[in-house]
Formats: sequence, structure tokens, C-alpha cells
Amino acid sequence: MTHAVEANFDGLVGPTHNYAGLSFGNVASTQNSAQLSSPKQAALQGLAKMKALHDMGMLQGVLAPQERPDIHTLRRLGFSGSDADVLAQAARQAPRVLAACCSASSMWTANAATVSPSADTVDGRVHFTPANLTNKFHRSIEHKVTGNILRATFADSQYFAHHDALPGVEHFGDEGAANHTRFCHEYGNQGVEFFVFGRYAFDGSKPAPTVFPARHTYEASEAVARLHGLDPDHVVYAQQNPAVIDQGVFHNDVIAVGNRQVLFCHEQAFLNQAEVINQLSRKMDDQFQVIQVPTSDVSVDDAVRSYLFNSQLLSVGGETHLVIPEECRNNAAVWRYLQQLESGPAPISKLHVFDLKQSMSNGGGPACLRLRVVLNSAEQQACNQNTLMSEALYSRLTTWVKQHYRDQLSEADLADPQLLNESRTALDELTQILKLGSVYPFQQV
Ligand SMILES: NCCC[C@H](NC(=O)CCC(=O)O)C(=O)O
Repeated sequence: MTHAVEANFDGLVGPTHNYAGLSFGNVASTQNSAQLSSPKQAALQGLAKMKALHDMGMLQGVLAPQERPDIHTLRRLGFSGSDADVLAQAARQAPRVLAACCSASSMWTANAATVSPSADTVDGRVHFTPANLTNKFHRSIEHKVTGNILRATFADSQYFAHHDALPGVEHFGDEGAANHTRFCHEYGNQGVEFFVFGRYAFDGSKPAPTVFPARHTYEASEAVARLHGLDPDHVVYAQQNPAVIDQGVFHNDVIAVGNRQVLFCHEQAFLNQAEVINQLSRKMDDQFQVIQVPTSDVSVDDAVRSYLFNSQLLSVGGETHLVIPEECRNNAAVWRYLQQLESGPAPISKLHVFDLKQSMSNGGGPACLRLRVVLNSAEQQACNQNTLMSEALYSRLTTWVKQHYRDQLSEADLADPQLLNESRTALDELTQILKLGSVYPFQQV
């Protein structure tokens, strides 16, 4: 057996973090629209979580944010002149389009890509497919630079294989690892990859949500499994319960989280849930533990408000820990449930609570902020060492954030050409800190 560990690569929050209400179907995003944001606090809250996981002995990485405002996309949409002209025209003629081109949404790296560890793939390499995120315009413009950043972080083609995003149409809507979980006995052994989707694109007879969109299709999941060269005997597909999508569960990671042999989910998470769990159990050789939270303990509404399932299940020493947002402690039903869980017989033995309010207000919890990458020792050596969290990197990045980020941002500030300059100056410096090379359009002209 090859020894491997699960690394978490968190998205660093970008300098334009704001609340524009861009994600229909994501309750927090819609409800907090037009609030003032604090990019500085957001980035520091994210870094504090990364540092805490590093201190717990986890392998923790950092993924750089995107270049925003996205002048390149605004030019494709017909705005022209100097960069300042582009911003001014867009603000006047299409302020919502400008807001979409300014989102810092790449911070939620669970949506950056789907990753399959080398133990699962036919060619023995780690495979990455950036998510096309077609359902939301502001997110559909991420995948190209996401691919650049992933290639700069996992560069060695002997160990890492990078695919292009799937075709950018609704039929192949792909939201990445927010809808993908890998179960295994040991990280270095072949595991079972669990793909969850919201609807079928090519079969109208199948159930689908009616209020909010199902962002991710079955056909997209199948395509990613094919690209990664997964063994069909080690793959399980499941459809999200359309009724919970209609209650604000826009990604599976809002209602379920899994790690190794443990699945922690709400009892209403999947269609035909009993059959889904049977399949997983069988493929895991019946060594599989499921913690299903009943509606009578925690309603779907409480799960969506608290982000109980948008948590990180971590293997720490021989134990399983749960990383949760502070909103879980502020919800009476959820906190009561968690207290029982921590002291009871279930495999979760310790809770870690984090203040991630800036991200949570846009519907992004602890799990949204991280991309899991299982790496064996050779692969760990082969990845870009400058992106790995350490005492020194934490201190360097907190200084960098304090130097470049604003304390406060409103939607009106997005058209300020000074914000574009600040953002590019910060990102240029960041690519030097992380030694990424030229990953951004402004560095390539
Ligand atoms: N995995 C969590 C993703 C959260 C993300 N929110 C947003 O994009 C909100 C942005 C805004 O409304 O300004 C989304 O819905 O995809």
C-alpha cells in the first residue's frame, strides 16, 4: 500500500469580495444582497482556518483567487476603451453584469474542480477537471484561470493530469467537488468515488426541482468519471432529492459530507436514499458508517441556515473531527444535535468551530472553501511547495492581506478603477509569493 494523505487546498478570498446576490437558489447569497462586505476580514477568516488545520497536523494548501474585475470578459461583452472606460461604461449600462464580473466567488474551491486520486485512476496519476459552473454567469468565467492555477500548483505531468472543463452548456453543468466525495479505507488505496447530481439533462421523464435550478447534471458526472479513467465498479452515482434543492440545497455539500468510511448526511439528502447507501456500503466491502440526521432533530431549513453539513470531516490521528461554522452553535436544534453527536458512540469525537461569517453570508461554509486533494509522498514532493501552509506563509499572507485589502466594499465601489489597480498589484505580488508564474490575463498581455 502507498501511504497517502488528504490535503485541503483552500481558496484565498480575493480583494473584491462583495455581496451582489448573484446566486438564485442559494438562500444566503440572495438574502444578503447589497450588504457591505469586508474583503480584509473575509480573507483573514479564511487564512485563520487554513492555519488552524495546518496546526492540527493536516496538509494544507492555498489556491490563489481570480483576477477581478474581469476586464477581459467585459471586453468580450463589447465594453471598450481604457480599463477605466470599460468599468465606467459597464457601471452605467449594465451594473449587474459588472457585479458578476467582480465576484470573488473563486474562493469556494470545492467548486474549482473534481479531483481523483492516483489510486483510483487508470493511468495512476492525480486527475483534475475544472468545473464549468455554467449555471451562474459569474462562476462560468472562472474555469480557465482555475485551470492555470491548478497547473501552476500541480505542474509535474508525471504525477498530475489536467483536463479542460466540460462543454459550457447546461447539459453538462458541472459544479466540481461540491458534488463529489471519495470514500476509502486508507487514502492510498483504491477508493469509491461518489458523484451526486441534481438532474438528468437528456431524460425529461426523470424528477427535477421546480423552484430553484439543479446546477449539475448526471451526464456531467459521467463525463468526469470517464475523463479520469475511473473503474465503474468503484463509482456510485446518486441524484439529489429535488425537494431539498427547492429548499436551498444548491450543492450536495450543503446536505452531506463524507470522508474515508463515514458518510454524514441528512435523511432527506438523496432520491432513493436507502438504495444509494446500500450501493456505497457494498462497494466499500460493508465497512461503511452512515450518520443520517433525522428531520425530527434537524430540519432541512436548519441545515441550510446553519450549514451543519458544509463541514469538514477530518481524520486526525485515529479520530474523526468535524470543522463547523459558528452558525451551527447559534442554531439551537443543530447545536443540541452536535452536542449529542460529540459525546455519543458515532465516529465524530471532536468539533472545531470557526468564524467564517464573511463567506457564510454568500452561502459558502468550511467545506465550500476547500478542495480536497489526496496525495502520496511522491506527489506531495511534486506539488508547488510555495503553496503549502506554514508558519512563514501564514504570516506572509496575513501581512499581504492587511496591506492590500479594503476594510469595506459596496456594490458601488466595484466601478472604482482604483480597486482594479489595487487588486492587480496584490495579485501580482501573490503570484510571486506562491511562485505561480503568470496565471492571470493581466500578466499575459
Ligand atoms: N460552494 C459555495 C458556493 C457559494 C457561491 N456563492 C456565490 O457565488 C454568491 C456570490 C454573490 O451573490 O455575490 C455559489 O452560489 O456558487
